[in-house]
Formats: sequence, structure tokens, C-alpha cells
Amino acid sequence: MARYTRVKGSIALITLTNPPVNALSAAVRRGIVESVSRALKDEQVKAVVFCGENEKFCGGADIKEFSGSVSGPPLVPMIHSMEAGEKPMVAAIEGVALGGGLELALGCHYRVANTKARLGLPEVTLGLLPAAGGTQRLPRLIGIPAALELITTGRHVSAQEALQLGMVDQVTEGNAVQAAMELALSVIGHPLNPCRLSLRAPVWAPDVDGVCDAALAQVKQRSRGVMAPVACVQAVRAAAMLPYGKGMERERQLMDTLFRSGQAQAMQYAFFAQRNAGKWILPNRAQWNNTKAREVQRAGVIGLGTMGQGIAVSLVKAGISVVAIETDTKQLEWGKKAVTAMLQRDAQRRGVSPPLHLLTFTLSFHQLRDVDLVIEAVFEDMNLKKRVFSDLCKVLRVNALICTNTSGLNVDELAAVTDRQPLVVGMHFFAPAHVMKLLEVVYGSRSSPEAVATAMALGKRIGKVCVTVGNCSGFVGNRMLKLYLDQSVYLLEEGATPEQVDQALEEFGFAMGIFKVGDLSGLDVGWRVRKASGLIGPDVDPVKPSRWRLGRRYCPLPDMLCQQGRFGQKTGRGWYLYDSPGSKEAKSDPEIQNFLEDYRRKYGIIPRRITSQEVIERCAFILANEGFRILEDGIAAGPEHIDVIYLFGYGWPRHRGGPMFYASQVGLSVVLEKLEHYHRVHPDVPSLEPSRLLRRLVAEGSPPIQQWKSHIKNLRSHL
Ligand SMILES: CCCCCCCCCCCCC/C=C/C(=O)SCCNC(=O)CCNC(=O)[C@H](O)C(C)(C)COP(=O)(O)OP(=O)(O)OC[C@H]1O[C@@H](n2cnc3c(N)ncnc32)[C@H](O)[C@@H]1OP(=O)(O)O
Repeated sequence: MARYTRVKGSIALITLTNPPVNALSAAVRRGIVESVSRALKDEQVKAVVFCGENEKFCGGADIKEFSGSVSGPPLVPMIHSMEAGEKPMVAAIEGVALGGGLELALGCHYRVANTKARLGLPEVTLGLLPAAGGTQRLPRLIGIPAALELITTGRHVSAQEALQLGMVDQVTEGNAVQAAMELALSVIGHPLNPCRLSLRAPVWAPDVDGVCDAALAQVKQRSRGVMAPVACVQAVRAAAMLPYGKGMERERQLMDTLFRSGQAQAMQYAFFAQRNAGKWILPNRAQWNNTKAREVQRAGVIGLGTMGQGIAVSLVKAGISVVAIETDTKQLEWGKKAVTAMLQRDAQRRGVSPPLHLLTFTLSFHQLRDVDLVIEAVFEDMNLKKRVFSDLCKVLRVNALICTNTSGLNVDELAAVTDRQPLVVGMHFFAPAHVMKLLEVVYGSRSSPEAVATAMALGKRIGKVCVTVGNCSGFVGNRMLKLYLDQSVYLLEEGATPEQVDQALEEFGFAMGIFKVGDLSGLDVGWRVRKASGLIGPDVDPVKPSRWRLGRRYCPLPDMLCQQGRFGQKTGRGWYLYDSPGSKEAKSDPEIQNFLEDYRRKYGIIPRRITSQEVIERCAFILANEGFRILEDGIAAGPEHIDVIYLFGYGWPRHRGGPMFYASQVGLSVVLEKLEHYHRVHPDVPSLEPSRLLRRLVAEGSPPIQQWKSHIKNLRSHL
């Protein structure tokens, strides 16, 4: 679908028409090929301008087509025939020119962008490379170092930066199509060869080999085990070393390998999963596109600990006025200082002034009387939260929403103490709240669709990836995390070291192993939760604490560490050793090795060699197994919602799709077999028992992940 119109007598205007982002589907490519041929044949036409419908140039190749057989005219010869055409071609870039969209623009002889446009080659984020000539043309336009940076990161640049880099010829505040037409008219008759990027040599740079080697080392370190960034460097190196035709061959070979890879499938799955997650639906059929969110202009944040600080910063950065409350002057001053500093740092980085005028710090709940919504972020204690909730009802407007940032407490129980149960929802942020992208919006059994819609819209406004989840202990993310944490410490009991477990997880793709993450977050946090949940109490033997609690296997190792004051980075000692409290570089601690050996001796455990494969199987499959239970319980709307939670909240590597996608990729029958094996070996760990849904899916022939939901019997959605 491309519309052909003749304008100003001598210009052919070719408009890509495939909303919402004018992706280059087979039909669009066919339309372009036909339109270009028509324009080149029409003697009245002296120049051609390309643009996109609805002020969006083009979001790139149609990613949906990648999972089927790609048909229709291929992009590479299409772009080549545009570039080779004997009439000037100008790209009028409005909105976005991404991936194949930018490659199409690079095949034009000139490019004009609107000031608000964004340009980029984000294929690497989909496990691919810009294989429509992008790796060969961009270095010839902006040079090897800049092209390497853009192609290996997939970063979008503003029109202004694109102009500075030389990616576009002109930037206009007005209509880019008009400006492109004027430019087109002005260049009629000018020689075209200098504008054909394939004919140019790459912009010269000293020591190109060294630059490529450095880029390779950087991407290998930054994205361990991910194929696409490495292939991107190899393709750009080919642009530097080989003639254009040979470089294109190399680009094609590298793309063939990536295109078929499981990593590309995982990353493309993640792309669509992220977008699907925003499409929430409640048991009463209220959903994202039939429920109006309330506008939020003023919000309250209760509690200025680490979470409250991050939440306040996120809200203020999105232009929302915030009344921030603490219980005493010292805490208030402390919180104020932290929030102000974060906003100042952020504003300095962006060259703007910090929006401090949007903040009110106070000890008085009365200042909350005209807020639209409150987010409670006090200490994780049910009684304390209940007190806050009932106090809030005394001062808030009757229609103000109350949201809780609890990480796992019962939202219904909290709502029950209020005078407005339909207006209570969970907004579970992840630490640090101004950085982490995930927001679990927890639907309580009485929450109204409007309250869910408002929390989801607010989350989106402050830049979060929001997922609605049902109300159960730990919701989705932390309910699964608990079992993953259990497996990691069981592995220590059985013979592994924190270093071995972390190394296996890091090789799998996690940026940090679970024990390093524990040290970073503070081991005392979980200790407090275990105390509050009754797992630790006065009847626990301090010398030889029981390994059996509340009817199942229990590992007291983390508690024993905390008893020694080893809380992680903040105390300079945790699972690892740090140079000083607060320092970040984790070093192996011989004391921990001795501690683990003593522990095993004390309990008569004979250590065994644990392979990386076992670490991954036990950690990843336990997550997926609980994910299946969550689906059966109706706590998550689909496997892709669970995966989005793990991708954005728990550092699951994107090239592995998410725990549910990973299980589907490994093969459900393999996952079942492994879980059965581990459960046989560890019958005291009930969570290792394969879930009913997993068994059913395997019995029904392991259908693709998109069909899992239809195999759930008697689904009672809790969201
Ligand atoms: C067997 C071997 C063969 C090997 C060779 C095969 C060769 C085949 C390929 C040839 C070479 C191809 C080279 C080019 C590759 C590419 O171009 S890959 C795509 C690159 N582009 C992107 O990554 C951009 C992706 N999109 C975005 O980042 C954003 O969507 C946006 C454009 C910035 C818009 O954002 P926003 O306004 O926030 O809207 P969204 O919600 O994100 O999206 C709206 C809907 O549009 C859908 N969508 C977006 N982009 C695409 C796309 N490129 N293709 C298909 N669909 C897309 C998105 O899913 C949303 O859909 P709905 O959820 O249904 O509304």
C-alpha cells in the first residue's frame, strides 16, 4: 500500500500507507516498487518524494512477517532501484524513520526531517541487523565510529542529532513533506552520483580495524552471549574493508544466520509481548480500550524511603504535582534531600531546570485533601499500611484513588479498611523506582475498571511498562522469585558456591547473578520478610537451625549470614566481600567457602559437583513451573505478561524471551522431564513438582506459546 500522487506538476509523491507505523509489509513494498517504476517512466515527473501517512515516515520492516515465510518484493533490490533511479528521490521524514524505514531513506538521494522526528536502526534489539543495506550505507554517510555506535545499540537519534551526524540534509520545524518537495524542485538536473551512498567510500577514519576491535570487545562485554551486536560489528567492518557489493554479500550472510536464530525469535517475541501487556482485560470484560482512565494532576506519596523517593521523582518528571509525606522531620528532610538531588542530577544531564516547584514536602496528611491519587510506600507491614489507609480516608476527596506499593501483601485486605474499595489498586514499583521500567498493577477483587485504567495510564505516562496482575501473595514477580531464590540457596547446600551459581546465570545472560543481586539489594530485606511471615521465630535453634519449616525444605543459610551482620554491599560483606561498606566490586570471600563447608558438615550433607546446566535448569524451570501455576490460577492474563514482568523487573535476558518463552523454546516435554527428575531427587521441595498445566500441555502435544491459554481448564481470571 503506497499512494501515488502527482503534485506541483513535476513531483511524484509516494505515500506509505500502512497504519499505525507504515511498516514495510509485502503490500507496501509492492506499492513502492510499482510507484517508483511509474515515476521513473512518467516524463512529466522530474523528482520523487517519499513520505508516510499520518505524519509517520516508517517504522521499518513489518516484524510480523518475520515469523512466516517472507514474500513480496525484497527490500534490498527495491532500495537499490530507487538509488539507481535517474530522478532525484527525497525522503520526507516525519515521526519515525526506523530500521528498514531509515534504510529506505538512505537509498534516497536526499533526506529532510521534521524537528520532532526520530531516526535509528533498532534491528539489533530484535536480534537482527539492518540488512537492507543499512550496515553498508550508513558508514558511508556518517563514518565508521558513529555508524557502529548507532547500529550496535539501536539508539534512536533526534532530527537535530541526525543533522549533526550528517544523516539528513535538512531539518524543518514545519511540514517535512513541503520542505522535501521544495528541495526536490531545487535539485532537479543536479548530478545524482555524489548522492548515491553505495558509490561512496566510507568516511575515512584512522585505525578502522582498531575501532572495530574496540567495538567488538565492548558489545561482547555489554551483551554477553548475544549474537546480533557482534554480527552488526562484523557487517560494519565489511563496509570499511570491502567494496560495496561484497559488503552487501557479507551483510546478507550475517543476516541469514541471525534471522534463523532462537535469539531473534526471542527478541521479536519480547517486542510484541511488551505491547500486548498494555492490553489489559478484567474478568467483567472491562478492558484497555473500553475504560476511561481518570486524569491525574496531583498525587500524594506516603513514605519517603527508597521506594517513595523513586516514585516521587518519576511522577514529578512526568509533570505531576506531588505532595510527599513523612512521619518525622528527620525522615522528611532526608527524603527531601534525596528527591531534590535526583531531580537536579537528571535535569543537569538533560540541560533543563529541575521541576522542584511541583513538589511539596510535609508532615501533614491534610495537604493531601485535593490530590487525585495517593501512592502509599511505607514499610512492608500490613498493620502499618492499614493504619495509613484508614487515616487517608479521613482527608482525601471521596473520589481520590488509593494505591499501594506493596510488593506482595493482600490488596483486598488493605482495601477493606477503606471507605472506597473500588478505588484501591496495587501499584507495585521495582527498586529503584525512578529507574526500573516495570510496574505491576494489582487488581483487587473489588477494584473498579476505572481505577485499573487510571493506574495503567499513570504508569505509562511516567514511562513504565505496566502489567495488570491478580491479587495473591507476591503477585506474579515475587511469587516466582521466591522459588528461584530457594533453588539458588539449595544449590549452595548441595555443593555449589555463590560464584558458580552466579557465573552460570551470567553466562545464561543475566547482567548479575542472583547472589550479587542479593548483596546489592540488601540481604536484611528478605530476612525481615521471613521473620514477619513466621519462618523465623524464637523456637528456631540458633546453633543448628532446622532445615524443615512450615512443612517443606528450608535453607537457613541466608538467615545465618544476616545474623553475622552480613547484609551485602551496605555492610561490605554478604555472599561476597567488598573493599568497604557501599563499594560495588564483589570479591570471593574465603570465609564464605569455610562457612558453607562447616554448614554442610554440621548437617551431614556430602557436597557434589554441580554443573552450570543444573543451575540453569533448576533456576529457570522452577520459574516457568510457577508461571504455569500462575496462569492456571488466573493471576496473569497470559504467558507473555509473565515474561514481560521478568524482562523488565528481574533482569531476565531479552535474547531468552522470558521464562515462559524459554520453556517453550527448550521444549515443554524436556522441561517436564527435568522437573520430574529434580522432584524425584528432592521430594521435600513441592514447588519442583510439575504443574498440572505443564503436564496437560505436554499431553496435548506441546502447542505453541500463543495457544497455551486455551488449554487452561475452568479458568477463573483474578484480573
Ligand atoms: C531464511 C533466511 C532469510 C534471511 C533474510 C530475510 C530478509 C528479510 C528482512 C530483510 C531486511 C530487513 C531489514 C530491516 C529490518 C527492520 O526494519 S526490523 C524493524 C525495525 N523497526 C523497529 O524495530 C521499530 C519497532 N517499532 C517501534 O519501536 C515503535 O513501535 C515505534 C515505531 C517507535 C512507535 O511507537 P509507539 O507509538 O509507542 O507505538 P507502539 O505501541 O510501539 O506500536 C504501535 C503498533 O505498531 C506495531 N508495530 C510497530 N512497529 C512495527 C513494525 N516494524 N512491524 C510491525 N508492527 C509494528 C506495534 O506492534 C503496535 O501494534 P499493536 O500493539 O497491535 O497496536
